[in-house]
Amino acid sequence: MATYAIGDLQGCYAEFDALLSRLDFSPSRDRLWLAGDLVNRGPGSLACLRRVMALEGAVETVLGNHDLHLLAVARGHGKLKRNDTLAEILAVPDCDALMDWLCAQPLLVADSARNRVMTHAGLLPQWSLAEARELAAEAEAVLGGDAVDDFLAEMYGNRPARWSPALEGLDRLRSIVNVFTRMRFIDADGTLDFSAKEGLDSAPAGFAPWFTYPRRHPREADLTLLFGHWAALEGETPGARVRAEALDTGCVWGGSLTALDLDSGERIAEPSHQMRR
Ligand SMILES: Nc1ncnc2c1ncn2[C@@H]1O[C@H](COP(=O)(O)OP(=O)(O)OP(=O)(O)OP(=O)(O)OC[C@H]2O[C@@H](n3cnc4c(N)ncnc43)[C@H](O)[C@@H]2O)[C@@H](O)[C@H]1O
Repeated sequence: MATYAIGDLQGCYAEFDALLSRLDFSPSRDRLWLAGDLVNRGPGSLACLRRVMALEGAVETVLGNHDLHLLAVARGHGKLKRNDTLAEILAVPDCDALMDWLCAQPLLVADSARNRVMTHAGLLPQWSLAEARELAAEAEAVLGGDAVDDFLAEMYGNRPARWSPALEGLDRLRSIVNVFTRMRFIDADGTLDFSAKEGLDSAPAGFAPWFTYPRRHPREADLTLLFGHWAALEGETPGARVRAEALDTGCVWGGSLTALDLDSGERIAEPSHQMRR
């Protein structure tokens, strides 16, 4: 049995299919962790969603910002943007069932025995793993419950940019979800920047990648943090002061789709079938 972690599919179905073939992936034998953003920007979002759903039992995925954007649009709380490739999903007769499945996906997946955790964007250095699990569960309960529309209607936004345990209501939920799905550069107090999304040289003054700050919880120093979201890192985590594995190698931008073998540490990459953008 092998367990692989793969970064953002973003509708790159042909590459996903080719990568699973190269891995000789068997759902009855192997396991898959997906770092979220199954959909958007690539040409095969619907196929990605259906394939992942069909692998249920062998796959664990977390929600990414593009998955949440799809949910919000599908439920009438957001609008498609110029480069979105989500229309095919919105048009299928079972769209509601697909969205119900998406709503039930977690923001955080952990393997306590092997001391590893996966979220789409990362883990705030100020949060202990126990706290992160509680906060993820708090937001997941809303996404999977009767108040999902109240949240999705107010989901978009960059404020509050800094998490505080004193936050309440929709601001609290937005802050939790923004950390789990949109974080890249933060300052020493854990304030998120939402303006820079390219390489490390795009860091605003006073901000650095979240994984370059030591964790406030020294007993969790051995924790491995798996994340996607940040294509410009090209799978690297320069200056990391935590054990971090960047999984998004920018397939949708013309890079590659990468599977990390969680036992051997080997990376297997399927080059993008699209031109580099
Ligand atoms: N609460 C909320 N508030 C607001 N919006 C919310 C939200 N929740 C969900 N959303 C949604 O989130 C989206 C915005 O997310 P953002 O994270 O703000 O922006 P993005 O450009 O869509 O980033 P993406 O997720 O595609 O990241 P990637 O690293 O691949 O790409 C980033 C950049 O890296 C570049 N890049 C890729 N590979 C590179 C490389 N090798 N070198 C340099 N740059 C590279 C690309 O060209 C690209 O410009 C919107 O759809 C929005 O609706």
